[in-house]
Amino acid sequence: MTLESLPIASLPEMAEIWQQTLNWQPTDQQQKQFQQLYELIVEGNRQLNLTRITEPEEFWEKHLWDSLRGIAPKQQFISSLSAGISVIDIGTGAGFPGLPISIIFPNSQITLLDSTRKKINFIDSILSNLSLTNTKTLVGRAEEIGQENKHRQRYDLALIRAVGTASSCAEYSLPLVKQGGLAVIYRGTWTQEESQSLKNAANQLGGVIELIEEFTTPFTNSIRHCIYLRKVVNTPIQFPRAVGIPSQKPL
Ligand SMILES: C[S@@+](CC[C@H](N)C(=O)[O-])C[C@H]1O[C@@H](n2cnc3c(N)ncnc32)[C@H](O)[C@@H]1O
Repeated sequence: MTLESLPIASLPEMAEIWQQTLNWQPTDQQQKQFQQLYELIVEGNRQLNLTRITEPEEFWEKHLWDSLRGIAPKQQFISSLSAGISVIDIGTGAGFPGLPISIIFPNSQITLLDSTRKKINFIDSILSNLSLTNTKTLVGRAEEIGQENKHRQRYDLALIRAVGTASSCAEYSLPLVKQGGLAVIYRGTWTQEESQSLKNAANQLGGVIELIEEFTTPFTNSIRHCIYLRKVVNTPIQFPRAVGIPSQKPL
């Protein structure tokens, strides 16, 4: 059996972990889509250097589980995602956390944004292979997209994983979120100092830290954090700043 034909998503122990950790189980159709997504990513990785996570268990834990775990503590968001809201995944790379969310929430409108055209071209092929009609892609820099009328303050939920410091992630994400909406920053480790600088950054961007959640991953017991920023007032027009400034001079 080749690696990519391993039915990782449908093993019985995976179903148990979904149930225990997220109180939820994928349908057969969603499991099939997870499996297909895995195969397509392993295949795509042969030509494009998309992700270093290609071993089946690692893929399941770090891409599938981790992507969905980020939205789990927000019950009200799960309900609204099920009913249908607008979501943007900023710096989606090979499609995480956005793609697993597209699969689980067909009623929500998902936008996958990345500055690298080759990654977005690859995601476009995944979307057509998986028939994910609720999802579209966008090539661009978050600093520029956040200043476009079409996108600024238009999303109920913004997700951002592994795109920079917490303060730059706040500057990329909060301008895109509607008042009352939420930005979720996915992180590995987290420190008190980061909380302080993120609090200052969020405050300038019209957001507040609503929750910082620490959890461990189910296979490797790695520590993860998700930071939930609520957008409370409109973001001042000077944010996001010009391309490169949020990362070079974090708020
Ligand atoms: C380390 S990868 C993370 C990919 C994915 N979110 C994940 O966690 O697997 C960072 C991605 O963010 C994109 N990126 C970095 N800065 C960006 C920006 N300012 N605007 C849009 N995309 C950006 C890069 O092209 C890259 O694909």
